[in-house]
Amino acid sequence: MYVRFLSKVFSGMAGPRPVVFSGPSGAGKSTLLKMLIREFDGVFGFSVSHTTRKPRPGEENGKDYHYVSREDMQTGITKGDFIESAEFSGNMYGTSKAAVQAVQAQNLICILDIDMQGVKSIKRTSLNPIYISIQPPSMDVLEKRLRARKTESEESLQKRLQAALVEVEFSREPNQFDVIIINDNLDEAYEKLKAALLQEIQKVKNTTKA
Ligand SMILES: Nc1nc2c(ncn2[C@@H]2O[C@H](COP(=O)(O)OP(=O)(O)O)[C@@H](O)[C@H]2O)c(=O)[nH]1
Ligand SMILES: Nc1ncnc2c1ncn2[C@@H]1O[C@H](COP(=O)(O)OP(=O)(O)O)[C@@H](O)[C@H]1O
Repeated sequence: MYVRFLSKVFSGMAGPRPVVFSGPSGAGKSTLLKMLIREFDGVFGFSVSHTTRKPRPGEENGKDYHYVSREDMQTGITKGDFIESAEFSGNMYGTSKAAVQAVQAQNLICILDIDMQGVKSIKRTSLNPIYISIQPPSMDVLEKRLRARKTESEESLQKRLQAALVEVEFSREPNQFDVIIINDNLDEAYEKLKAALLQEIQKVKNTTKA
């Protein structure tokens, strides 16, 4: 009885392991994580980052990102509101403590979509996530997808392609990621992603049932 109580307290405190998605801009992280959140409603929750970049058409403040000024972001960082933050392609991005806590308070699997600097920072914390790298089948395909997305200026696109080279290199370093998924065919990539997360998904489902 006491053991059961303790294990409940412990599991309540620890909660399910978060999942980090990383990889080049345009690799398909948002597409895949949105599919997961849609299919497994009540299992996953998205850590809404802060960013100084402008919202794209269709993006919602507070849902895709918290859109803030550089000044407000700096103030938050100085105050210690962020678990990690980074400069990417001329804009600031960061994961606030509140963003992760909001998801974990609901006992959901917290999904973080962060660049490689974020991955390195998170590795120095006690978050203990599963690290998943989403990679494009080639740089050519990546460029085509980014262009087809029509969200970037030529300058921003070039910056992202430059950063992508480094992101690809990073994913090839041994032991940086638990799982590497090449997003060639979307449905196949999604199946691989689900298979990699099946155990964690089951844990959350079991806890919810209890
Ligand atoms: N370190 C860090 N990177 C982030 C965060 N939020 C988003 N990013 C990364 O910033 C990069 C640019 O994101 P975004 O402007 O949404 O462009 P997209 O990836 O091309 O859709 C991506 O690599 C994201 O993973 C964050 O809170 N921290
Ligand atoms: N497997 C795929 N095949 C073709 N297009 C894809 C595939 N995966 C994603 N896309 C498209 O590529 C673009 C980049 O994907 P996105 O999810 O925005 O990437 P990221 O979040 O990693 O920057 C989007 O327009 C998306 O619809």
